[in-house]
Amino acid sequence: MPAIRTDGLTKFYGDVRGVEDLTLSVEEGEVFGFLGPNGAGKTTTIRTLMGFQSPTEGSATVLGADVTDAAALREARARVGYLPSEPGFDERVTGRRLLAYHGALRGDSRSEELLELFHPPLDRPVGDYSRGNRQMLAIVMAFMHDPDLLIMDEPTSGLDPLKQETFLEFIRAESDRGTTFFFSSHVLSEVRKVCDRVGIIRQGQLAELSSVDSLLSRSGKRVRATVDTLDHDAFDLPGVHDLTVGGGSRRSGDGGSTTVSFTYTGAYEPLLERLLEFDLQDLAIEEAPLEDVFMRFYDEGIDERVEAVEDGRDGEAEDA
Ligand SMILES: Nc1ncnc2c1ncn2[C@@H]1O[C@H](COP(=O)(O)OP(=O)(O)OP(=O)(O)O)[C@@H](O)[C@H]1O
Repeated sequence: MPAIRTDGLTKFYGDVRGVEDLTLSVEEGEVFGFLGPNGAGKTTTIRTLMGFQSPTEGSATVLGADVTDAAALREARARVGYLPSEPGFDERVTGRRLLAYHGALRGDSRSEELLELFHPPLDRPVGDYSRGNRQMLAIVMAFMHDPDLLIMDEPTSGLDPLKQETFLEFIRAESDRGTTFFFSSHVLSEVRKVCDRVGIIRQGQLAELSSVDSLLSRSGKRVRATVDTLDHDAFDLPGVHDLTVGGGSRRSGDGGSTTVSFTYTGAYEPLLERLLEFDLQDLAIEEAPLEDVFMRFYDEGIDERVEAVEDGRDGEAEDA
């Protein structure tokens, strides 16, 4: 049984599309990253999975419980940890009291251990907390009952880089224990570090569902070569993208050497054959950054909206 399953999940707010026809499943033990531009529908999906709002159409289950079945979902949620995008607390209460209250309601087998990793100032009212301290408190609350599944909305937002790293290491360790994660993110480096699979959502609809490894292999290689001379079209090969020559212009260098950089998604042989036609002074071929792949998805969304406006279909363009 998948930890999360959605089937045609759709949520409209009146006429505004939150998410539409989302079908995916997250297997037990998987770390699943849910990505997409602002307004794409990530929070809508997460809030629907948590049962805070009902789907307009379609269905979803969390640990086997139908999200519209309040009793079943309540039971399942005992094994779910939830980290909202903006944790809301009673601002006058101290962190320590909030943890005690939360622990009494949901169980507390891990807060001591968690507070060694994430240490908000427990004896101050939460209203005085910094953004990062609020987030750390919310992390402790999400994990303290040792849930089997974590549903998290941009979990590292507000954390400083060291704490972000601590959190990612913690996710990896939890994942090794078999915990399942479903979380939204804009931080591609963290997705790359911890996720097994990603879903990319754009304008409410699933644009991509694949393993991080497969996304990376499709993202191709970054190639950077320094050669003696260069014809204008020397690297107009199939599979060459984002070509820059000699620091951005397509003109060759003036008698010295020229550096050419591009992303390459084609077969190796034609590229190597072409490179060997030159007096190669330097060559670096490395994995393209995951950012490049995501930017393509994000940019396509922008293109579609621009086309919609140009076609006079701007009424259909979503608030993204
Ligand atoms: N309560 C609401 N009432 C009306 N429209 C809403 C509501 N919540 C979200 N929306 C709309 O639904 C769409 C999806 O929003 P959502 O918050 O799910 O996006 P998101 O992917 O989480 O964005 P972000 O990355 O900015 O957090 C947007 O067009 C948004 O304006």
